[in-house]
Amino acid sequence: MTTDHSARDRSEAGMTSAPLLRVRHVSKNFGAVQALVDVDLDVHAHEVVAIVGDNAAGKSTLARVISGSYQPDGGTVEVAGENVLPLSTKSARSHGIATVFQDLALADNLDVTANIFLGQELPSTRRFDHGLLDEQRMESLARDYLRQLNSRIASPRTPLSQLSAGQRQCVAIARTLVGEPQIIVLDEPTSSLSVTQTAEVLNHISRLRSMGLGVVLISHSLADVRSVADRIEVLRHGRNNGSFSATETGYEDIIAAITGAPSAHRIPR
Ligand SMILES: Nc1ncnc2c1ncn2[C@@H]1O[C@H](COP(=O)(O)OP(=O)(O)OP(=O)(O)O)[C@@H](O)[C@H]1O
Repeated sequence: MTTDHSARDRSEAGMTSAPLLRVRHVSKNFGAVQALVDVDLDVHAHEVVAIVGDNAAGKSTLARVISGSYQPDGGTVEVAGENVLPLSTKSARSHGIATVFQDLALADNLDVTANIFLGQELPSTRRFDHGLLDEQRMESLARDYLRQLNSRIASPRTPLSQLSAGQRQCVAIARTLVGEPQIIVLDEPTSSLSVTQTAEVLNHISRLRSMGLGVVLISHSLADVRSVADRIEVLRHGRNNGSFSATETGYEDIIAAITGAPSAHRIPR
């Protein structure tokens, strides 16, 4: 992972590249409910793409299709040009897609390192350590992940129970880094955080971008997405309803797309 141009820089310099994640014509029905209809999404390396929309617009369903929890009824999902469907949550990881869902799935009785490696522990490679874990290596990697994310967590051995909600979000994000992913999907990472905690988590998201990852950010907060995202994709009634530059678009245009009013600043597909 290298520090390179952010998508904001690339866009300003007129540079383009093939998307890391390419979703095309994805549909998903739940009985008579059309949760996603013909949805497209591109995410590049070094890019944060926010998915916004009203309640029931299809944001979480799209996140779940990308993360392998839902099978789409139609369409394609490609990572680095390779078709990855059908996806399971396990195969998504092996294709470099890692997701942080809203429940975080952390264990309060464990410390930060144990949470980061929960279910993906590193076994010891020492000769007579059969069945033991490589605690030193896991702690050292956990420390690295926290540093890369610019975390303010004092130690990788801090018990989870001592962390704020924002720091817990950081642990959940750090956990996605274990498999060296290419794409991170974050479902409402700031939804229940204070202003200070939100700023910390937005900083972690910026760090993911500077590490070269592609980030899909599902959010209800236009302030958050405008401060951290490169592009904003609006879903409305399960369909694409506008693609906006986060730096050049005002609230009114994005709200118009969310609510269905016409707008002058959409990026043509
Ligand atoms: N497992 C499911 N079974 C049946 N219907 C579902 C299921 N998941 C989502 N839906 C429906 O699909 C539509 C899109 O839901 P989704 O949760 O993706 O929207 P959302 O944009 O994430 O909304 P919110 O912001 O309220 O979380 C809704 O009508 C929802 O009721």
